Amino acid sequence: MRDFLDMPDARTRHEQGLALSGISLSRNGTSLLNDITCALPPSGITAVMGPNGAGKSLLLRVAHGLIDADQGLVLWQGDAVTEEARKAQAMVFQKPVLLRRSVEANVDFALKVAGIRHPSLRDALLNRVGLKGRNKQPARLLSGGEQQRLALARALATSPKLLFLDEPTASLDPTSARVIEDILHEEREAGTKIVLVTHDVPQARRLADDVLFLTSGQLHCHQDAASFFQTPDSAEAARFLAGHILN
Ligand SMILES: Nc1ncnc2c1ncn2[C@@H]1O[C@H](COP(=O)(O)OP(=O)(O)OP(=O)(O)O)[C@@H](O)[C@H]1O
Repeated sequence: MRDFLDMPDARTRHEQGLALSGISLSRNGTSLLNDITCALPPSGITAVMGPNGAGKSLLLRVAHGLIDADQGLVLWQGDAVTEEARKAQAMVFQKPVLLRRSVEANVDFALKVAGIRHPSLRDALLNRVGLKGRNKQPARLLSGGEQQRLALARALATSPKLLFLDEPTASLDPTSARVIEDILHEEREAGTKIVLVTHDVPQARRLADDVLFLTSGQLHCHQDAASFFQTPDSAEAARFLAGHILN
């Protein structure tokens, strides 16, 4: 799995997406990520799949710079990810991280951090995630699905070039999940690179352009989505797609 090292030199940095090289992470003597190397396409949606405990969330956190790997490199457009580069990234967590303030204050805060003061932009974002007219409501009183949509609005407030999402629809009803999927489609079309952890095979089929498949901290395959769902390169992935429990 050395596709990162096979990148043609002729590629410009801008054409390079997110690359992980030899990422390893251990805790208390247990290997949680084991020598993961891959080059994600610069555009489109990469789905990260695998059973519980495979290391999907950890990999996302390492890729976004929230956790330092023990070994390995994370590169974005050919360079190590600096604080400046990270400002062009955003992450939506499985459990929404929100301020204990109003709905609009949550988006305003994200816009302010991005140096944008634009109430009409905030309202457009709330409208886009289906929270129009909920501006003054305390964010903590939103339902789980509404909170997740607000978290997405906050992430989009910075117009990220690279958007990480960790199971953003895991506990949502089909309508809320659909709102989020539609936005991810739109963002993809607008050129945002998206890396999405999902357990949901039908969702990955609907959204993914390519798939990373992990078990036990090991990357088993990285394939374009069409071939992954038809003929996965790894026996573990085939078993996962067939609904078998993986140890
Ligand atoms: N800080 C930590 N210290 C020790 N072990 C950890 C730590 N964080 C995660 N782990 C372990 O690493 C493994 C991978 O965790 P991770 O959350 O990345 O899995 P996942 O693939 O996202 O799983 P799920 O699908 O259940 O969300 C798990 O066994 C978890 O218990």
